[in-house]
Formats: sequence, structure tokens, C-alpha cells
Amino acid sequence: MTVKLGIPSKGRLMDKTFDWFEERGLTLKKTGSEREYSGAVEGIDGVELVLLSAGEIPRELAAGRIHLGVTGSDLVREKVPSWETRVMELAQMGFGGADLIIAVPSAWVDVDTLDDLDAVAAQFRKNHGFRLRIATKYHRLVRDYLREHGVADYQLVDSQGATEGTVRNETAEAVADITSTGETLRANNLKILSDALVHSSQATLFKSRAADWSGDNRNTLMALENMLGL
Ligand SMILES: Nc1ncnc2c1ncn2[C@@H]1O[C@H](COP(=O)(O)OP(=O)(O)OP(=O)(O)O)[C@@H](O)[C@H]1O
Ligand SMILES: O=P(O)(O)OC[C@H]1O[C@H](OP(=O)(O)OP(=O)(O)O)[C@H](O)[C@@H]1O
Repeated sequence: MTVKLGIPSKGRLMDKTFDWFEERGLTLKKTGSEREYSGAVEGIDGVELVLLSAGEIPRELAAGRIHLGVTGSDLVREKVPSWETRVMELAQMGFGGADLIIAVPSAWVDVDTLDDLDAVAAQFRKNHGFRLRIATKYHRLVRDYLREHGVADYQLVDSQGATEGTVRNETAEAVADITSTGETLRANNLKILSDALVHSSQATLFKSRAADWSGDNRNTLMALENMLGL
């Protein structure tokens, strides 16, 4: 039996994940050719490396097909219903930081808060005969957040990339997306609502509650937690 550790195979979280483990005495190695998604862990016995896209790691953790996994805290909350019952946060890793926010056109000078958005949304529906559109790929997180804050008169439209462009292209009036430097928002003449920080995300090491932690795997986890100082 081995403990399967899922690590981003590419993208912005991969290199820093390798560095984070290295600093704690564990060397993660991609094996095979550049494009082959297999790997090994040196420094501990009983741990197998599984290379996956950051976006797939939440589902694999929830299903228990991997025991441990590194991905953004936003992706777990978005992709796993009742995520806390399925996975557990073991360590916030201190990189990959980005905020999921709601933004509107900078030209909307009277709209700075969710209350303002709610008022504009009601008026928008009256004027246009359809609900104000918010483009996002974070459907669950945004829907839950807006429900908690009493905003109802809107619709989500799906955007899997270049989300900030939807306002310019007139396929949405507002966006809910990840930002780190804020440059993409500025370049597209959008401003963040002051009380619309939906989630502050960072790379996080998660443990699956559904995976098989019996026998040797339990001991391997204890050894790993020791090495990682958890
Ligand atoms: N501009 C950004 N700055 C910092 N982190 C970001 C930024 N945009 C997204 N992230 C974070 O990076 C993670 C996603 O990483 P990445 O885009 O590499 O993986 P992915 O979703 O699997 O994409 P792909 O499969 O297209 O490579 C998310 O947790 C997200 O919060
Ligand atoms: O605040 P900033 O530093 O400008 O970063 C924000 C941008 O980065 C992410 O996009 P990504 O690069 O993942 O491309 P995407 O549009 O395909 O999602 C995110 O969706 C924003 O568009």
C-alpha cells in the first residue's frame, strides 16, 4: 500500500510546490520524459507521486483516489460540494495567493458595494427584461456568497477564461474572477466592489477523508506530518 500524493503537473502552482516539499526534506521528481506525468518522492518510503492538473486534484481527493493533494483552496471549495466533509486542510503553503472578487465597470460611479449592485440589478431587470449577467467559472462560490449577502436579481454566465473580456464584449455586465496583481481588471476598466471578497485563495495541502488510511498508510502519514512539521 502506498500514499498517493497529487501535485500540479504544470501551471503556476507546480514549481513552488516542488520547492515547498524540498525545503522540508522531500524531493519530488518528475520521472520519464518532459511530457510524461509520472513521478517519485525521495526522502520518505511509501509515498507515490501523481501528477495532475490543479483543477482535477479536488475531485480526485473527494473520491479518495489520491490520499493527499496540493491545489488552490478556491478550487476545492468550488469543485467539491460540502468540501469540509470530504477533505481536510493540512497546511496552507504560503504561495499561489489570489483573491476571488466581484467587479463591475469602473464607469458605474454609483456602484461600490454589494448593496449598490443589488439596487442596480433590480433596475437593470426592469429596464432590460433580463437579469444582470455576472461572468465566472466559480459558480458555486459566487452563488453561495451572493445568497448570503442578499443579492438575488442576477444570473451567472459561464466563462472558462478571459473572463474580464466579457464586459467589453457585452456578454456580461459584471465578473467574478481571481485576481492577484489587479492588472487584468484595470486593463479592462473594471473595479472591485469593496465588500465582495468571495474567497482569499492560496496553495494548500489537503488530505482526503475518503482515501484508505488503514495499515501502513496511517504510519506513512504520521511520518510525513512529522517531516512537514504539521
Ligand atoms: N493571477 C493569478 N495569480 C496567482 N494565482 C492564481 C492566479 N490565477 C489563478 N491562480 C490560482 O492558481 C490556481 C490554478 O492554477 P492553474 O491555472 O495553474 O491550474 P488549472 O486551473 O489546473 O489550469 P490549467 O488546467 O489550465 O493548467 C487556482 O487555485 C487559482 O486561485
Ligand atoms: O490580477 P492579475 O495578476 O491580472 O491576474 C488575474 C488573471 O489571472 C487569471 O487568468 P489566467 O492567467 O489563469 O487566464 P484565464 O483567463 O485563461 O483564466 C485570472 O482568471 C485573471 O484573468
